[in-house]
Amino acid sequence: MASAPSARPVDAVVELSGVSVDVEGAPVLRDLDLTVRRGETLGVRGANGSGKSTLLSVVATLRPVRTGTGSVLGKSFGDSAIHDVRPRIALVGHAAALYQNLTLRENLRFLAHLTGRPDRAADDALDAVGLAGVADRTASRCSQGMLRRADLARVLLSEPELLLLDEVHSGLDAASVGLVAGLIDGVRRRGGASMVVSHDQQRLTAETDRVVEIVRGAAVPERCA
Ligand SMILES: Nc1ncnc2c1ncn2[C@@H]1O[C@H](COP(=O)(O)OP(=O)(O)OP(=O)(O)O)[C@@H](O)[C@H]1O
Repeated sequence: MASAPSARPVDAVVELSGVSVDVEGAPVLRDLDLTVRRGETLGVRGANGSGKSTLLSVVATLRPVRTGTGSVLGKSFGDSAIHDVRPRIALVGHAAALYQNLTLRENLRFLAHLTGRPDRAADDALDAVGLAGVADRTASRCSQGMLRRADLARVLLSEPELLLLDEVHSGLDAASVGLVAGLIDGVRRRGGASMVVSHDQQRLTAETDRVVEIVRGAAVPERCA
């Protein structure tokens, strides 16, 4: 007897079904369905306040859902071990996730130690994003662009299976934009997936396979590959 087809795509990195999320008691995401598969780069756009960052924080397992079901990297939201997937996810948000009173090198080496990598890997990541010359500068004394690059070095170092980029293009020079494209490509080649939130339609068109727009809390398909 032929086995019944699986209801869940086996290659789904992110799968959300009927997900509703409140922020501070107010509904933001409503009955949202979304699937992101291995090797895929999904663009996410939408008006200010529509819920794009909220969506990324849900996918990063940082915010609970009120109703609906979902899984990230094979772990369901209802599973008590859902947080185990966090080391496999990199979220690059509006502000760099760095300790302000440590140097860039100390920041990256700290992350390297946490993830069982040698100091050399941290130094190499800083080198790859063009920060070798300022590696010993305290984060609080770095420009916004340098901090953003250091955040990208953090992604290079951690080699995530799921990369979540929240408006990372703003304020980046051309070389840094190239770095972002390289990171997305690296994740794709490793069989992972990326979600890219941006207001820059050109960048979304250039760097993603398809785009959804967040409208009234739901994900509306906009462009397919
Ligand atoms: N800490 C908070 N307290 C209360 N409301 C919040 C908080 N963070 C976000 N919100 C609200 O949640 C909604 C969604 O915000 P979110 O940051 O996800 O939107 P966004 O689409 O990423 O916006 P933008 O394009 O402006 O970055 C907004 O109405 C916002 O006011």
